[in-house]
Amino acid sequence: MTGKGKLPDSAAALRKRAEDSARQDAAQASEDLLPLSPEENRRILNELRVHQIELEMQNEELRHAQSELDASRARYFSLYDLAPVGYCTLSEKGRILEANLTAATLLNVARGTLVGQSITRFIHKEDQDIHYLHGKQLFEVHSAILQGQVQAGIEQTVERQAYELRMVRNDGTSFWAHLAATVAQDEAGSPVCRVVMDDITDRRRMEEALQNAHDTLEHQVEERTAELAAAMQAAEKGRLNAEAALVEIQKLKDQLEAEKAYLIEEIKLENNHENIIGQSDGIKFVISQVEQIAGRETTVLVLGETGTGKELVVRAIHGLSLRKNRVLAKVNCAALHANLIESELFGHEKGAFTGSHTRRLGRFEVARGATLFLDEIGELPMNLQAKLLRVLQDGEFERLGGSSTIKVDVRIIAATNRDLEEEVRKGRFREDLWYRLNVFPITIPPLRDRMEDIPLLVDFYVQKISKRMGKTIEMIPASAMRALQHYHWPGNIRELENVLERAVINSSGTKLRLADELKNPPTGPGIRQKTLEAVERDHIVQTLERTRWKLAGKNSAAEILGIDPGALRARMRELDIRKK
Ligand SMILES: Nc1ncnc2c1ncn2[C@@H]1O[C@H](COP(=O)(O)OP(=O)(O)OP(=O)(O)O)[C@@H](O)[C@H]1O
Repeated sequence: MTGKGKLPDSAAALRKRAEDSARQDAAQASEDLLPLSPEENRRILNELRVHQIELEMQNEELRHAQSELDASRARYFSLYDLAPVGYCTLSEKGRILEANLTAATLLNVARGTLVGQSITRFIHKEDQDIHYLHGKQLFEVHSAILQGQVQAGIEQTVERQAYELRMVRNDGTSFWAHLAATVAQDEAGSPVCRVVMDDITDRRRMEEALQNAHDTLEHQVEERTAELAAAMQAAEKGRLNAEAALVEIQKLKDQLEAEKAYLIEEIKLENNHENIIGQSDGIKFVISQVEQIAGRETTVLVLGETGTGKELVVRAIHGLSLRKNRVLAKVNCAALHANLIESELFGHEKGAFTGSHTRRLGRFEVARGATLFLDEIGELPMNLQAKLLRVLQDGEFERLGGSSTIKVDVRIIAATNRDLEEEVRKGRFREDLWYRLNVFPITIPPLRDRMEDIPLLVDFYVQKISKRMGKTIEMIPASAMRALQHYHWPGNIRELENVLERAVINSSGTKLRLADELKNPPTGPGIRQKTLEAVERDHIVQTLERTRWKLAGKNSAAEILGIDPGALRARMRELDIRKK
């Protein structure tokens, strides 16, 4: 024994025993046997030593294996005991043969008292069937397989059943457990059931909470779906209502369109030159002039007393012109204060004068490419006459307060009840402008010079007015017609219209009854003849006094005289009529 280190005590004892035995054997041999040669002795001794060493080594390995086995068993038992799940072994009858510490802890019972008890004691009453059925099936299948395997020469098999049930602890409280059971055979060959037991209460709670949440959600979804369906139904109803409303709107729109077309037609009729009623030579000549000039681009000057139909003629010219689809812009030069006319005609820049907060286009710009009607042109202040002349000559002007020159293409039609030639002579109207405007004059004769037109005009207006008032006038007495034809009509057709309006109001039946006593100014030998201007002046003053100097509006002097309030003011200025 050299170089092998120190042997353990038991090995040393063995060797001693072997040496003693060898010595005895040698002593015996020396007595019994023939003496061996020294060489033979040495060989045998060596062999003995080798055997002895081999035995000692085998011995050592066995001891080592034994201690490893002990350690491994200890490890296994601690793993078995402290495993995170409970283990127990049951007999076929359900008796607990063995259990780890975790199982005992789960069931809240000392491990020692657990062994020998029936597992059913720890299973909730309502769930015992579950356990029984699984266990039964497990053993039956196991035995069936075992038989088959025995026949087939197979030695081992594993049948597994997994199920969940409520278990009851020693203290009566319960918990949800997941059981995984297998059947095996014990050392004696009897079938035993090995059960792995896990507390799944938390998982079950979560599942239950999840299920509840799911149920609540489903309930909510059902409720919302019902609400949505109701809302959709309401929306559908709303849509149908909206569609019905749309149809109604479309119907109204169509009706409005039709009414609009009708009104346009009416307006057209009202302003159509065909509505220039009259068969006198004077009016026929005016109509022929209108037709002759309308299609040209020439400037037109319409002359005539107040109320003779100058505006009617202007509209007829525009309506027959190439510009008929564009606007007919109008400026009444008498209706505005002299300061305002300039801005009205030419527009102004922002800040051009106090109060001009924004830029404003004048009528010349509005009428670009169209027609501009300058009514009462005789009232245009001198300084503006020059500016107007420039537009007529060059088509150019500047906005008030502006420096850039604006070019426009505008057709001018002017009208006045003044004798412009006379105004030029008196120095109140620029001669050059007069020439520019007087390219194509149309003079409308006063009504008193075309009395033959009166019956036609009376018929036309009585029908028109009575229709508007919802009355029916079928008869115009000859006396009334005579009176109308013998009146001198200073307010011309506008005055005639007013007289007829009052007559229609005054008529209760179908017969026209004049409301006014139509009085002509006295004429004849011995009576000093007044000038027309003096007659007009008297008439205006009388009317003003009758209306208490009410110039505009209902029952005003302008209304009675049948002229524009602006024209009345202008005429008052000319005739120097002032309230005393
Ligand atoms: N020939 C006519 N046929 C039918 N109605 C006419 C005729 N002439 C004029 N009228 C009517 O008389 C009224 C006055 O006409 P209009 O305004 O055209 O006259 P005016 O000469 O421009 O008047 P003013 O000089 O006061 O501005 C209008 O209602 C117009 O329709």
